[in-house]
Amino acid sequence: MAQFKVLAMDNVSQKGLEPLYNKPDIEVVIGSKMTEDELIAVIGEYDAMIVRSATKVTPRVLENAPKLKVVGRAGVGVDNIDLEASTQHGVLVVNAPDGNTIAAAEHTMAMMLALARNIPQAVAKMKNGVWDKKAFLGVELRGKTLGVIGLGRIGSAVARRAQAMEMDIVAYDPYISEEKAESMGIKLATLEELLPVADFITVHMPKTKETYHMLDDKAFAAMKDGVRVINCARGGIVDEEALYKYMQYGKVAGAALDVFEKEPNTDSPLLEMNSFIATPHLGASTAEAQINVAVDVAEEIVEALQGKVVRNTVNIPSVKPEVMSKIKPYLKLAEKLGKFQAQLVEGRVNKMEVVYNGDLAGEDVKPITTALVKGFLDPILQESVNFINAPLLAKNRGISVVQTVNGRADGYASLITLKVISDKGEKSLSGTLFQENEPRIVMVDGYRVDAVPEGNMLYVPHMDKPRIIGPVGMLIGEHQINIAGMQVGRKEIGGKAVMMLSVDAPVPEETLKAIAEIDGVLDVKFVSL
Ligand SMILES: NC(=O)c1ccc[n+]([C@@H]2O[C@H](COP(=O)([O-])OP(=O)(O)OC[C@H]3O[C@@H](n4cnc5c(N)ncnc54)[C@H](O)[C@@H]3O)[C@@H](O)[C@H]2O)c1
Ligand SMILES: O=C(O)CC[C@@H](O)C(=O)O
Repeated sequence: MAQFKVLAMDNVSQKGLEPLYNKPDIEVVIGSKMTEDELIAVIGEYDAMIVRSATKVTPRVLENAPKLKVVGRAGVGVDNIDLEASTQHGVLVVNAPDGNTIAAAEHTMAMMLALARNIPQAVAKMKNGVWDKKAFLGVELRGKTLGVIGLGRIGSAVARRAQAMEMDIVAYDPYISEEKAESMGIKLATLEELLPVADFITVHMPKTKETYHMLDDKAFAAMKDGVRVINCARGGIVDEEALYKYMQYGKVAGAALDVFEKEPNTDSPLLEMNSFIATPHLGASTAEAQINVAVDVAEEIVEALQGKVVRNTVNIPSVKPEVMSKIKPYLKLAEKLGKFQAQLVEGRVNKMEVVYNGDLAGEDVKPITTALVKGFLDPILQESVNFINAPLLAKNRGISVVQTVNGRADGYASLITLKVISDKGEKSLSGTLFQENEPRIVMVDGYRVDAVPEGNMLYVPHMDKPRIIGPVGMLIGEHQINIAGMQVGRKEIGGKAVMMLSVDAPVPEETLKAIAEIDGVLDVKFVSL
């Protein structure tokens, strides 16, 4: 009998599973579509599972999976896997972020060409027996400007292909260095600069708080008349209602969506518009990409089952158990510190400096630094960043990571300080563990605080004077948002101070603006951890 059993779900490419079939101690079972209860009934037998996006790896599934050691996502997005519950159950989650880059880039090019030459509409007419030569006057790509929003793996692969078609590329990606863009022969711009000059706009970022509805009413209003828009990234980056409105006006000459805010989607009003084309989330659906992602994930599962260091671990780093037991509590703190800083910092970041003080000085702190970098890149790159590639991704973005170890910890058993340096200045954040495993932020920009880095938080630097704390609380209360905790730190009476609030729900944009207008408030940042 094989030592390990692997359940492969969601029609994952069987050809790609060869690395598993080649191992005598591994048995692979191909599963068919199951409800959560059906999966719960069988998952107890398995050591590993492979999924695409259909199977949901929920906390209930994980609770009923005592043998499960690793879940592999054949693809990038891990939104169908509960990462927190996986970590709690000690289950490693791995993905395959590179295997479908070319497929998604080529699909984007196919969408752009189909839009430019009305190919789907012409095919539909011919199939209805109509030879209509007049209705489909297209446009050429040569000499047109392509606006690429998100210049990561897929965005840059699209840019390279569009350059070959003699398009001019203008890109918006606040997390890519000028040098990196220049090396690709691409001019970086702000979103405000890109929108009015682009003839075609294509988006290639993850769906985050920042990118959700990035192409909204205001953005469409700023675009060039006759623009054509493509989304082969994630549904929701393009506001579908606003797109519909601007297509009706005729300002948007055509749009192509591979992804929708709600999927599956066959009843969008957009589908009734002649200049709208769509595919059902096919970006990664090529034979090659499906084999690539299955091979990558199958190899990672073999590595994980053999107890080796795994390439693309999404939730916990793959390190030796004896090291892990010492540093594990700090990994959560480090990720939170990184994530917090990512939402505070402004401008193009060029350096992350991590300083370790106290007991940690004697440990192998490299995985903790990686966790900080991963946390920092997470709000920007989401599924693409993992414990293995985080340092390389930072380097590729022109961010240098420096780690220093120092004996003294100024009253704390151990202290981690993350300084982030950007072209707009420096931000510093320190954290520690209370009771050995409770993360706390204890210093922000040199001000002492004591805040639990969790959930929804507000960071409000202000002048130390009356009538600030009350009005901030009132404005939040007016939106029926409960304040769970508040901390104020100052260095001297009447000088600069900082306020950290934990709130029970996200604070709306208009409340943040109203807080920023209170006399004496210097800035306000909403942080989601
Ligand atoms: N349609 C499909 O089937 C399919 C297939 C693969 C990937 N995808 C999706 O495509 C997208 C891009 O994937 P990738 O592999 O290139 O990811 P990536 O992580 O390599 O690149 C994402 C880029 O977006 C940038 N970015 C983040 N926030 C931004 C913001 N606010 N404004 C502008 N840029 C921002 C990042 O700096 C990064 O360069 C992801 O959403 C991924 O899930 C879709
Ligand atoms: O597996 C798929 O088809 C989804 C592909 C893509 O959206 C991903 O996240 O990798």
